[in-house]
Amino acid sequence: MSLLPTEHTELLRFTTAGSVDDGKSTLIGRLLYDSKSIFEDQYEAITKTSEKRGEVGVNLALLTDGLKAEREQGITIDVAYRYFATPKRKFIIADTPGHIQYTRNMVTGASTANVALILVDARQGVVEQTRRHAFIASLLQIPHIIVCINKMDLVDFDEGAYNKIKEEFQSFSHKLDVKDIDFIPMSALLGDNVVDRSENTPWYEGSTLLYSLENVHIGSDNNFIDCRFPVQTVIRPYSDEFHDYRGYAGRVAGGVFKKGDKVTVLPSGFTSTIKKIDTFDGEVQEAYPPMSVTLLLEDEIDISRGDMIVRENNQPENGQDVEVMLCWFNERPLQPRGKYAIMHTTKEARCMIKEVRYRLDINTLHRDEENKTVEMNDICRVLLRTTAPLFTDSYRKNRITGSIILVDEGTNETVAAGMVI
Ligand SMILES: Nc1nc2c(ncn2[C@@H]2O[C@H](COP(=O)(O)OP(=O)(O)OP(=O)(O)O)[C@@H](O)[C@H]2O)c(=O)[nH]1
Repeated sequence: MSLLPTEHTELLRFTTAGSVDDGKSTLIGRLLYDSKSIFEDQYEAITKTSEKRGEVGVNLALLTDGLKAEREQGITIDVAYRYFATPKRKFIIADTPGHIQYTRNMVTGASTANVALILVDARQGVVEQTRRHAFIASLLQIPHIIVCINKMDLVDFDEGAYNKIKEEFQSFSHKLDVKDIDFIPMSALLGDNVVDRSENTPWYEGSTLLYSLENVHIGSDNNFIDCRFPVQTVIRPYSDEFHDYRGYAGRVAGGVFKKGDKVTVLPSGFTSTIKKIDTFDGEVQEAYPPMSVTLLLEDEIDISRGDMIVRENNQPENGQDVEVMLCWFNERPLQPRGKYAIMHTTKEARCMIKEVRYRLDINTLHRDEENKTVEMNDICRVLLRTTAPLFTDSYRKNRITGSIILVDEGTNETVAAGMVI
C-alpha cells in the first residue's frame, strides 16, 4: 500500500489567524516537521540558519520565512499558500499575517477554507484580535474553528489557564454564527498536542491538532441540495468528428446533477434534460461540488457564459437589487453611489452602490448608521443595484453563489468582497 496521498485523497483548506507573535509560523513549521512533510535538506538548512543566528534549538518558524519575505514585498501576495499532505488528507494552508489592519487578508485567505485556526497566546488570553478573527470566521461561514491556545509551556501547562481562555472565548462566540468550535492546548515551539499527544496535559481529553485536521468532517461543507451550475464556457468543437457536440463547461456550485435530470436554464427559462456528463477522465453519471464537468443537454438551446443551469422547482434569487455584507479592501474609501464592476460566479456585470445601510464595528458588533464612511478593512451592509440580473443565494446557503467581488473599472483592482444576505 502506498502511503502517498492519491488524487482522490480529500483536500482540506485551512487558514491561520492570530495576533503578531502568537506563533503562527512556528505552528505551521511544527505541523510540517512533525508530520514529516518537510524534506531533510530543508531541515538542515534551517538548523544551520538557527545556529548562525545563535538561537537555541531549531527555529521552525524559518520554514515559512521565505513566504513572509514574499508577502512583505507587496500587497498582492499577502496571503501565502502552503501545501502539505499526510496519507489521510491533502492540506492547503492560507497563511495570513496577523497585523491589526489585515482583515482583508483573512477574508481573502478564508473565503474557501473549511477550517480556521485561531491562535491565542496562553499568557495573553482573548484579545481584541481574537474577537475580530472569530467574527470574520463567522461572517465567512467557515464551518469549523479550532482555537489553538498556544505557548502553554509558558503557563506551566496549567489547566486553569486553558479553561479560563476557553470560557472567555465561548462567552462571546455564542453570539456569533459558528457551528463547530474546538479548543486545543498546545506548545507550537515544543510540539505539545500539535502532531504528538502531550504528556504535559494529562487533563486534556481532546485530540491533537493534526488528528483534528485529518478527521474533521468536511463532506457536508458543500451544499448538495440546491442545484447550481454556472456556465463558464460553451464547448463547440469545429471538427467533423464532434460536429454535433455542444457542451457547457463549468464547476458545480451546488446540488447533484444526474444524467436524465430535467433542468432549467437562467435567465432564458428554457428547460431540457441532461443527456450526458463529461469530465476530463471520461463520462460520469452524476456531478456534485466541487467537480468540474461539461454538461450536454438533449435540446439545442441558446446558452452562454454567465448563464446558470438549475432545477425548475428550486431556483436562486433572480434580481438586480442585491443586499450584501461587504468587506472593503481598497485604500480609496467606498464611494457612495459609486459604480463598480461586479463579478458573481462566472457572470460579470456593473453595479452601483445604492445605499450603505450601516458600518459594522467588528470589535463591539455595533451597527453604525451615522458615520457611514467605509475605509480599508471596514465591514458594512450595502444595497447594490446591478445592470443585469444576478442569480444569487444567500451566502449562508451557498458560499459560491452567495459571494460577489467588486472591481474598480479604472484601476482593475479588487476593491471589495461581499456576502449576499
Ligand atoms: N515558549 C513558546 N514560544 C513560542 C511558542 N510558539 C511560538 N513561540 C515563539 O513566539 C515568537 C513568535 O513566533 P512566530 O511563529 O514567529 O509568530 P507569528 O505569529 O508567526 O508571527 P507573525 O508572522 O510575525 O505574525 C517566536 O519567538 C517563537 O519562538 C510556544 O508554543 N511556546
